[in-house]
Parts: sequence; C-alpha cells; structure tokens
Amino acid sequence: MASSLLSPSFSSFLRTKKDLPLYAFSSQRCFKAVPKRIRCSVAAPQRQPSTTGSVRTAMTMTEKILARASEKAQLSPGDNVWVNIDVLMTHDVCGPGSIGIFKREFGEDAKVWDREKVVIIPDHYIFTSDERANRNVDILRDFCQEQNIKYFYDIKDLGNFKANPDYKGVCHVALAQEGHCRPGEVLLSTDSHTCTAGAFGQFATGIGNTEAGFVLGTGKLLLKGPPTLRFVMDGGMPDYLLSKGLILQIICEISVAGATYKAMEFVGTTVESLSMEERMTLCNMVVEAGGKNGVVPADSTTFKYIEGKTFLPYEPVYSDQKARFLSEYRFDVSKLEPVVAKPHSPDNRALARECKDVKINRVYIGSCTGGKTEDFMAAAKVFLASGKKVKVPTFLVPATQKVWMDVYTIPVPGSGGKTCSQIFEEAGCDTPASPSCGACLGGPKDTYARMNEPQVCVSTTNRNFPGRMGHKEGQIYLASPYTAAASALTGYVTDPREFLQ
Ligand SMILES: CC(C)[C@H](C(=O)O)[C@@H](O)C(=O)O
Repeated sequence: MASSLLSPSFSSFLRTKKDLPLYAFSSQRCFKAVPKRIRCSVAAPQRQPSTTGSVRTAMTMTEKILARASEKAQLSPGDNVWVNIDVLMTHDVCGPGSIGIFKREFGEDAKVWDREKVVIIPDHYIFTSDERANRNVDILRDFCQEQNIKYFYDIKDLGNFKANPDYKGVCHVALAQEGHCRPGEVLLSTDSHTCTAGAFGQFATGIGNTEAGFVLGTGKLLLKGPPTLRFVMDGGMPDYLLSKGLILQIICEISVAGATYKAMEFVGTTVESLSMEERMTLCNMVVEAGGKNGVVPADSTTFKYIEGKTFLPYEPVYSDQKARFLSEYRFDVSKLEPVVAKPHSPDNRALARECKDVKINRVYIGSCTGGKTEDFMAAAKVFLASGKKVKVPTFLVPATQKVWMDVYTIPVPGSGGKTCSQIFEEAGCDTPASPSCGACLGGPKDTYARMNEPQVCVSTTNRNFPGRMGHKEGQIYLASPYTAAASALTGYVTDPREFLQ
C-alpha cells in the first residue's frame, strides 16, 4: 500500500496502525481471543483510566458494544473511539463509490482488510434496463472477483431472478436471513437503514462512501458514542397493530430530528413479544427520527432466529441497570390506534381513521421496512378477512428471494391452506414482483411500480419525501401492511379495524 497516496487523515491512522499489535487487525474476534487487560496495556502503553481497575460506570448496551469493539473498558456518550468492525456491507448504489475511494486511497492493488467480513448485496436498481444502474452491479462483481469476497449475492440474469440462486434482494432483510446479524457486534453499511440490524442487539448504522472506503482498507472507523433514548413499550399488542404503527407513533412523537445522533433502545413487554421481523421494522425506521442506531436486547427469540444461520461465536451485551439514558419514553401499546404518516414527512402524523376521506390511486407493499414475509402475511390476513377485491392497483414487492418463496408457499393461518400469493390473486392484486428495493426510492424510470404520475399512494415503505417514489408531486402515506391492505380494499386511507374486527 503506497502511503503517499493516502489523504492526511488516512495516513495518520495508518501510522497508529503500525504501532499496534498484529492481533488487533486479524480476522479473529480479538475481544474473545485476547484478555481485555492484556489488550489494553499492549495497545495503549500509558496507563488509562480503563486499565487502573477503578470501578466502571454503568453503561447502555450501545455504549458496551462500542467499548468492547474499541478495546476499552469504559465508554461514555461523546467519546470518539476507533471501532473494530465486524461486518461491512455495501450495495449497488454506494458500492462503486466506496470501491473507488478505497482504490484511490489505498492503491489499485490494495486488498480489503478481511474478505470474509465484507458483504456485498446488489438490491436497489436491479430490474431495469438503465445502463448506469446495470454497470454498478458489474463493478461490484468485478471487485468481488478481484478481492475474492466471500459473501457476494450476485445477479446476472435480470430476466429471471430465480435463475440466480445467490441473489437475495433487499440488503437489510438479506443480512438477517443470511446470518450476518449477530448480537453484540458492529455492523456498518453504506445505507441509512442499516439500523434495521439493531433488532439483533448489535450496533448497526449507516455510513458514507468515504467512510466505507476507509473501512474496506482498515476494518476500523472512528465513531462517536451516542447517548441513548430509551423507549419502554408495555401492554398487549392490539390485533390491528403492527410494529410499523409503533415506530410511526414514536417518530411522530419525537419528530424527524428527535433522535439525531442518538441510540434508540427498545424494551418492555411488548417488544419482548415481537418476532424478529417485527423488531427489524421497529429498528428500521430509527433513522427517520435521526437516530444513529436502534437496539433491542437479544433474547430467546433472537437466538432462535440466528440458530443455524451463523457459525461464528457472538456475545450479547445488555444495558446495566444503572445505565444512564438521556430520556425515557413510555407507551401503553394496548391503547394505541393505527396511524399513518401523511405527505411529505415521516413525522406528519394522523390516525388512519382521520384520513378516511383521502382518496388514493395505489397501494405499495414492499421494501426493507414493509416487504418481509410477515408483512405479506399481515396484508393477506386483511384481504382474507374482507373477502373483497382491491379497488386500486396494489403492488407487491417481496424484499428477498426467500420472502418471495414464502409468499408462494407458506399457508396463511385460518385460510384453509391458502398461500399469500393465492389470497393476493383472489383479491385482484398485481402478481408479486421480483425481489429488490423496487420503487421504495423511485429508481430508474422503468422500475416496477414507480410513481410516474402525481398520484396518491399508501405504502409500507419508510420515507414519504417529495419525489421519493418517483414523481415529485406524488403523495405518499406511510402505513403498516394492515392499513395498506385495508386502504387497497376501499380506495381510501382506511383504518384496518374496518376489516379486522
Ligand atoms: C441508496 C441509499 C443511499 C439510500 C439510503 O441510504 O437510505 C436508500 O437505501 C434509501 O432508502 O433512501
């Protein structure tokens, strides 16, 4: 690696790197392999507060993960620390840029720090004839071949996604399904919805291309520890609510800037009762409140989901009882009603029933937020309960190839063995499309279900900014899969209780 090619900040880091013992950069999980005390004293010869044996201050789980990953005994909000990264993910939109920066800064022949810790998932602009979008995937492929990247979920045949057994689809859902989400670890990726993986009790956050270029070369990143907001959600989940409703409620309460550079920790009996997919939905939209990361303590639900998906050891951490939280918010979930976020901001709250006069042109069910297996099962439940047909075009975009398979194979409870796909067909929905991010963020003009007209859409996705799904005058109502399906059946924004009670 030619250090003369490096920018000042990169080269000063590398000087530090030279002084550190080798094991800090090995592919092993060094906090497991090396006793903490030895690590600290070798890496930092001067006595630090963390090595004096003084009683440590209570920490939140986010602080603990970052402390451990930076080989410190203690971390307080605001501390800047060099964090060892467990997984770095990138996709077709940001991968080429990150690779370009990596090559520019570390040299054309540089190798990534660990070929088994880099995960590359084409997912955004896949099923399009847009040449630049297609070229992005080619750049990823060339890089993965050159670097012998272990986890590259490639797609070559755009005409038939099933002909690409490695292809997954939406990165945040694929990361979980493929066992890349492990409690206590640090996962970074060039996508703001990386916070989804906090559902597994890990520190997961989105980074920029420049940072990703740096991580590709070093496996480290300088991160500032965020303070934590704690959300305690208790009470039985009403059977017309999904966790999309919970996170919309929270964002509306604290605003789109309410958690800027803060961790959002979700606890309480309701959270404990949620499935992994529902926890993922909760953490997924943390960034819509400005959050640095979302986190749910790992429990038996987490361990069961992970079982068989990864063979790497992991070590969960939990907030200390006396951990300091910046604020605490409490919700009695049993009293909540279905909400939507009206155009053009995820915190533009209204009760679904307050919008019953809003006429809509289409419904979209898909994305990392609302395109998981359970999201389709929820929508199918509403269609099944109504026995009616949809009144507006209803687009279904499974997040991943596995979700697509589930839609076609898993029987919906109470349906006499029908699959979601059968129920959707009977209800008159569009045939489930090839898995990808689809029209969640507009995409090239020929993207399936893109809003090319100034229409009104109820969507299970995460953002409703002007132009988000295509047309800049389009109007997007963010909603749960229950509310989206109910709205499809009436042609108006509809409270799902109309069909579920
Ligand atoms: C393309 C990518 C940079 C972007 C993000 O990071 O959020 C996208 O995934 C989105 O949802 O808007």
